[in-house]
Amino acid sequence: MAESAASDFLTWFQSQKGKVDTERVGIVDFPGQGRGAVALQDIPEDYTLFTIPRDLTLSMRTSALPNLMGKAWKEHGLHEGWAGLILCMMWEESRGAESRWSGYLAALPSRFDTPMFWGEEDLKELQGTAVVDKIGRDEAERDYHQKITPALKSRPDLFPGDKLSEFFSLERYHLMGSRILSRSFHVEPWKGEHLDDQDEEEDHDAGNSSAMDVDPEEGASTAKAGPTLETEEPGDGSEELQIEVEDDDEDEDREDPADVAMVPMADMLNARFESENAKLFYEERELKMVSTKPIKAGEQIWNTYGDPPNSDLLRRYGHVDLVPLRPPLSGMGNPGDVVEVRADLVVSAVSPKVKYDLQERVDWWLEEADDDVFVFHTDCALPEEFISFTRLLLLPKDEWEKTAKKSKLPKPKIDSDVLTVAGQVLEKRLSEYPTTIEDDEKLLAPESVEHLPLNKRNAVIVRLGEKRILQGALNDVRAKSKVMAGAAKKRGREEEKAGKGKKARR
Ligand SMILES: C[S@@+](CC[C@H](N)C(=O)[O-])C[C@H]1O[C@@H](n2cnc3c(N)ncnc32)[C@H](O)[C@@H]1O
Repeated sequence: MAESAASDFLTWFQSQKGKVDTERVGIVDFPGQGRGAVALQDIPEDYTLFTIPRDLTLSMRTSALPNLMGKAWKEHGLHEGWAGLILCMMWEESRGAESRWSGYLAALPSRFDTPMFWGEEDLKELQGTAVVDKIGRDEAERDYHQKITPALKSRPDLFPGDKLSEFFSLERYHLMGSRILSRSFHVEPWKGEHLDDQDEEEDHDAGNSSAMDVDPEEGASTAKAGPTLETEEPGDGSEELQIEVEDDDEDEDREDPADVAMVPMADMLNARFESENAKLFYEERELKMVSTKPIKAGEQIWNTYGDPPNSDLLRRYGHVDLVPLRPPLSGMGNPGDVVEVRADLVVSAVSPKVKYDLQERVDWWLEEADDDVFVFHTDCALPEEFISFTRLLLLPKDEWEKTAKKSKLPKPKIDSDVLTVAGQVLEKRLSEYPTTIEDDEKLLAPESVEHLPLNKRNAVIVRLGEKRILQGALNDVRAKSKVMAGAAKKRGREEEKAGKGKKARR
């Protein structure tokens, strides 16, 4: 962003009673990261960098639109999901300078590098990763046609015909959705008690923002950074056996869409794996960005987005993290990476080895454990649930019957049969990517990476991160199999020897 645009934004922010310590905090461009906040002087820990009045956050609670629409808001289903907040943002933007948030909306990005906006060719590069099925473009379009279009038609006084194509198009809908996905915070209403003397203290502090230190332990709560509502994540269907999970808890877990808020200024902070040095805290009347560590002059002020894997970073934010990996992995990548392995791959690997029907065990597992996908991490260990599920499928009939009666999942104990299945599953999973680890490493080598277009580079980083975990797990499985086979041989030899010895003595 040009310097003047950053200063226009800051001028707007301060005009709306946002407070920022401009002596210590600057907004600048970081190459490859867009804007971000920088420490202009050394900043101590627990220092308030800026403060946002609650009513300056933009949400379904603060925009006037839901009230203006009255009962129709719910009738159009705008109280559920993100459609309502997106409509608020489109409507606020359509009001131009009349909207309190015009200076904020004008400063938001208008293009994204997220796969939501990629063409077919780029999306192919993500084959095998967890990204493609989770983009949620179709679900968003369904909401647009089912909720937004009828709402627009029902109130031409609020959404005049001559503004529809400029401010309320499907394209603007996707853009606002992406702004929410990459910049919103979870901000609950204040539940603490209101104290009179706290009121006084706040009034006193209000004139001297740079002196406002905050103790996060006292009465303040953290606001969760980053995207708050997931796009619908479709369940996976197996090829042979149908594995469908009924997500009973989904409704209970789903957050109140009114808690999803755009928070001007707080969303100017970038994030990098385990680099957080500032955090947003909320109080009764305002949100505060507070340093959580001392920050040296010239350093970037980082928030956290929760250190998600690169697949999620790319999908939600349009970038990936590259920091040194930890053993057993090496090189650069995202230590928060994960790879998903569908349970149906385990079923397919076990199926030819056994004579019994696996479906009842699968159904029982889904009832008891509710996992149709196993998540492997960068420690490359077999997840306990994966081991337990594999053992369940391999149990002899009588043991399976006992297990089912006791309603107890098999203990996650590794044996050679589990390792054999795990090896086959990991090989199969690796083959779902169209390229090998070596192919990807060549593409990312210093001499070739600069010729890669950004989307392709990011896709290669995501899929390589996943493959490294699978390969690491496969190496571990093979090493363990070898040790177990060696130990079994040794045991066999010893038993044989002992047997012969006994015979000789006889
Ligand atoms: C909450 S906003 C942060 C402010 C943003 N950079 C801007 O210019 O408005 C999140 C966006 O910042 C960018 N971003 C944040 N952290 C980044 C990083 N470590 N590397 C590259 N881009 C990053 C991504 O484009 C992401 O969607």
